[in-house]
Amino acid sequence: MTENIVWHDQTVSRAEKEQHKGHKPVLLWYTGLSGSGKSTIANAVEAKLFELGCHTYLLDGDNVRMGLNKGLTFSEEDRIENIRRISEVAKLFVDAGLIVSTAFISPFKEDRARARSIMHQGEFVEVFIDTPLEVCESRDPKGLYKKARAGEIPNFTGISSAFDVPEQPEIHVKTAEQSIEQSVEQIIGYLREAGVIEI
Ligand SMILES: Nc1ncnc2c1ncn2[C@@H]1O[C@H](COP(=O)(O)OS(=O)(=O)O)[C@@H](OP(=O)(O)O)[C@H]1O
Ligand SMILES: Nc1ncnc2c1ncn2[C@@H]1O[C@H](COP(=O)(O)OP(=O)(O)O)[C@@H](O)[C@H]1O
Repeated sequence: MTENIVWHDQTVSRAEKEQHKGHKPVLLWYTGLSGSGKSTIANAVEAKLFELGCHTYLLDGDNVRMGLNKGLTFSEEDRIENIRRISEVAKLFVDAGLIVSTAFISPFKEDRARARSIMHQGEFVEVFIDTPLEVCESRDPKGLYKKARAGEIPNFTGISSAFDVPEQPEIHVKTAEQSIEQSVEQIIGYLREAGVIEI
């Protein structure tokens, strides 16, 4: 019931927070298959931003599922709830003035669109970590594809559960064709061109 709840405007404005931080707040929304490189690239980009003096926060897949979203499964319904909560938390961190990164498969386009819709214009940057399934499977950093192929993990993304390919991501990273360093440069380059960072 939300009928007796009233939104409060805050005393410290977004513009003041932005000025204080020295960069614009933004959400880098990484999406891609398991093993595509979301976590690796998001961590490397965050490290670079940190080195440049930016204020950052990273919400990463497995860690969030061990805490905030503990108990959620990989059913369609639970993945939707997983992404809904993550979007709302990310929005709070962006409101605090940070450069926020989220590294989740986020396989359904409707959920990514909803996350975009709750952010201010220009603050949602979809980063598609585009790695062919065969490459993810050959990397198999956690041995999960092997288990999924053996029928031990139901609803595994790319094998027995859908992944909606992003149609117009702001940043399209092809990890089978470029190194981690090149991907970091691509993303930092985007943030400079978009005026998020000026350093
Ligand atoms: N069934 C199934 N399908 C896909 N992935 C699975 C599954 N079961 C466990 N895992 C592990 O959980 C990580 C994905 O969690 P996410 O929260 O990012 O998924 S989702 O956005 O809710 O779809 C994913 O981590 P990443 O490899 O970092 O993507 C897997 O390690
Ligand atoms: N060009 C590349 N870009 C990103 N990751 C790569 C690349 N080449 C190899 N890898 C490896 O692929 C794996 C990706 O795993 P991870 O970052 O956990 O993916 P995800 O978070 O999408 O599940 C890591 O072991 C990483 O070192």
